[in-house]
Amino acid sequence: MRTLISSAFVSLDGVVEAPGGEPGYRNAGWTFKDIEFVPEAYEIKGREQEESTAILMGRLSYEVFSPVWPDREEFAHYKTIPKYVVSTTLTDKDLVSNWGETTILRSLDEVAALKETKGGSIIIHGSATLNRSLSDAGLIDRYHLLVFPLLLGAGKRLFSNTDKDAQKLKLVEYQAFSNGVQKNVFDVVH
Ligand SMILES: NC(=O)C1=CN([C@@H]2O[C@H](COP(=O)(O)OP(=O)(O)OC[C@H]3O[C@@H](n4cnc5c(N)ncnc54)[C@H](OP(=O)(O)O)[C@@H]3O)[C@@H](O)[C@H]2O)C=CC1
Ligand SMILES: Nc1nc(O)c(N)c(N[C@@H]2O[C@H](COP(=O)(O)O)[C@@H](O)[C@H]2O)n1
Repeated sequence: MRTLISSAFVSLDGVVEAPGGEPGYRNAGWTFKDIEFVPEAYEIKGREQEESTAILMGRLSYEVFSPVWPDREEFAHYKTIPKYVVSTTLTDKDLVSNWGETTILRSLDEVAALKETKGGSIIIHGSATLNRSLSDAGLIDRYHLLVFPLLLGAGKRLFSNTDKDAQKLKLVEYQAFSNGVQKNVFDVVH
């Protein structure tokens, strides 16, 4: 089965919304505002890109990434691998034409079926709403979390507040950086 990796910048209180400065959120840009830039903290971003063989996104994250990432040199590998967008509303004509092969999935069952196909790891960035439902459905296998030393309060969260059994995680890689950011890589114990 293919491994599904959830990668996110996250505040200590679990918020993932608007890390890069999207307008309309009071703390937008929290990954770089008042946090010193430490290049080593982002090493995992390059590694996860090289190791991924497909990207999965929620529809709203697709609408954030697709106008920008196809032309960004730093995301060149992502341009070459298949992309999957989960949406009940998107149609093929809404997809951008310069980002390579993109498939719309209509449900979590279709994500589960994708995981059963041949291939390597699949990465999902942000996509808060989709992440929460994937996690609750037991479909995420690994987390790459860069945890920022911030309490952001309001905002979309990576994890749901569903009343459910505990999910155990195994810490497989970690590092703390001089700016207070912590890298935590967890395998989900299925
Ligand atoms: N911290 C980080 O590292 C990153 C954070 N982000 C942040 O994430 C946020 C985007 O996430 P969010 O707004 O939650 O949106 P998502 O990207 O999760 O997209 C939500 C949409 O995806 C579709 N979808 C989600 N779950 C399902 C499902 N189970 N079945 C069918 N369709 C589904 C729906 O589309 P439809 O309505 O078409 O049915 C839904 O409206 C932004 O605020 C962005 O800043 C983004 C990237 C990185
Ligand atoms: N989870 C995650 N991993 C990366 O490698 C990223 N570059 C991002 N970026 C976040 O997604 C939004 C748009 O990205 P760029 O600004 O184009 O990098 C934005 O919110 C970024 O913080 N996310």
